[in-house]
Amino acid sequence: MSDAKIEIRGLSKSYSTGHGSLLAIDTVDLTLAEGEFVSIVGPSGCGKSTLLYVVGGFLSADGDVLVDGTPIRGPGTDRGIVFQDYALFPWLTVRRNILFGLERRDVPQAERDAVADRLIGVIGLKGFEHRYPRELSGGMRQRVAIARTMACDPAVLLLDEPFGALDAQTREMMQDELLRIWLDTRKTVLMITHDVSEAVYLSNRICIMSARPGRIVEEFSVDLDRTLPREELVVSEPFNRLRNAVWLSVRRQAVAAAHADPG
Ligand SMILES: Nc1ncnc2c1ncn2[C@@H]1O[C@H](COP(=O)(O)OP(=O)(O)OP(=O)(O)O)[C@@H](O)[C@H]1O
Repeated sequence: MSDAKIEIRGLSKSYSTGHGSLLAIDTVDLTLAEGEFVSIVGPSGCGKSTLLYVVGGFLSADGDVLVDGTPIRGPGTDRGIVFQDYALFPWLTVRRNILFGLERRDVPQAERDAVADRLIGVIGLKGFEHRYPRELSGGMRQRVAIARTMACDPAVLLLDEPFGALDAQTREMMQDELLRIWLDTRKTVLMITHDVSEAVYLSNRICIMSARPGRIVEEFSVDLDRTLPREELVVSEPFNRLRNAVWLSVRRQAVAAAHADPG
């Protein structure tokens, strides 16, 4: 039996636009093993978000996406997604935002309270649980968005540039938090990022997407010593060697994108 958690087979997606059909991704094949953390890096507009939304079940496409060997048919509680722009419910408090998914399921109140208390602690927002999103900073909102996804305990996390809008310090704290959660739970993660260091720091594997139409053109395995503290790891020779190799690969695609026909 295969230990593939997610299998993406021959996935292509076209959008119809005012100028005809636009091929966003072209026959993408990608398999994520159970517990793997895979990042996708590529030039702007190459189809990364499109790929993630198809895997999330929010967009239909040609080809197959299988989770545990079964084709997906729309969004599901097995896949939790974190969007770039938080997408919190403005009329709900931090606590109610985090519990949103559980309230719609038949989860006993005591269990829900325990989940909320634990996650509010994990994201460092004790004392803020009854605040509304508008009363929080961007970093705090994104922590709530991640906690809301984690509350439902999905087997697969789909992350669309989850830290893209954060300041550098909060971003590092959130990366460390995500790494800790992943090391604890070994969820299968598919993350999109523009930040090469972030991809190297967090992933097992990095896939480079070509300029649109997006295809996976290169892959890098990441085999770094996760026991090292961040400050040692990020200045280590293996980290920097890999970061440079990934950066060069992305740059090649970005240059190709800059010269591509915009249609
Ligand atoms: N709903 C849509 N209708 C038409 N075209 C779309 C739609 N959504 C995306 N596109 C186009 O599809 C291509 C891929 O978009 P997508 O957002 O997936 O790229 P991306 O790699 O995530 O970009 P970025 O890194 O800038 O966020 C782009 O050319 C975009 O303009």
